[in-house]
Amino acid sequence: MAAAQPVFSSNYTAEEGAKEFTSLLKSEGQGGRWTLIESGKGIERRFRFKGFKKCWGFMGTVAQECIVQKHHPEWSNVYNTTFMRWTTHSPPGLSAKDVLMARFCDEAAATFGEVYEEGSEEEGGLGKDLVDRVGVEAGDCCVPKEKR
Ligand SMILES: C[C@H](O)[C@H](O)[C@H]1CNC2=NC(N)=NC(=O)C2=N1
Repeated sequence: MAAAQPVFSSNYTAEEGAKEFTSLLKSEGQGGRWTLIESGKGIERRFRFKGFKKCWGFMGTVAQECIVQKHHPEWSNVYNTTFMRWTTHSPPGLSAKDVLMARFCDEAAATFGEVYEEGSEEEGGLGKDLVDRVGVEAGDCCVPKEKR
């Protein structure tokens, strides 16, 4: 079950969040395609394309913007599908960058010919499993590096 309430990063106010972020959510019935994760601290969705080439093209475009924004997704890829989660690790919660990147992804996906089926994202499938695992097993991102 998704959380009832979003949890915003301490550098992002609930008022800003309500305005810019609510329209991203599928649950709002305004054409948004993202789902709030259980903790309320992130949003996730699946993107599907005609084949690997389109999917990887999309991921490359997103990666370039990540470098610009200094903000990374938790994501996985299997063939024509990427499962993506936006959350801010530090300070934890949903931030303006998550909202900005989620919108960027929605728009970029359209230019790569996203194949979207209404109601097909109820279960995240393998992609979600993989993201859940890297989230837990990686964990060295966004942690200030110790000087050696
Ligand atoms: C120093 C650098 O800006 C930080 O480590 C950034 C990088 N990208 C990030 N990405 C995400 N998703 N969360 C963060 O807290 C974060 N922190």
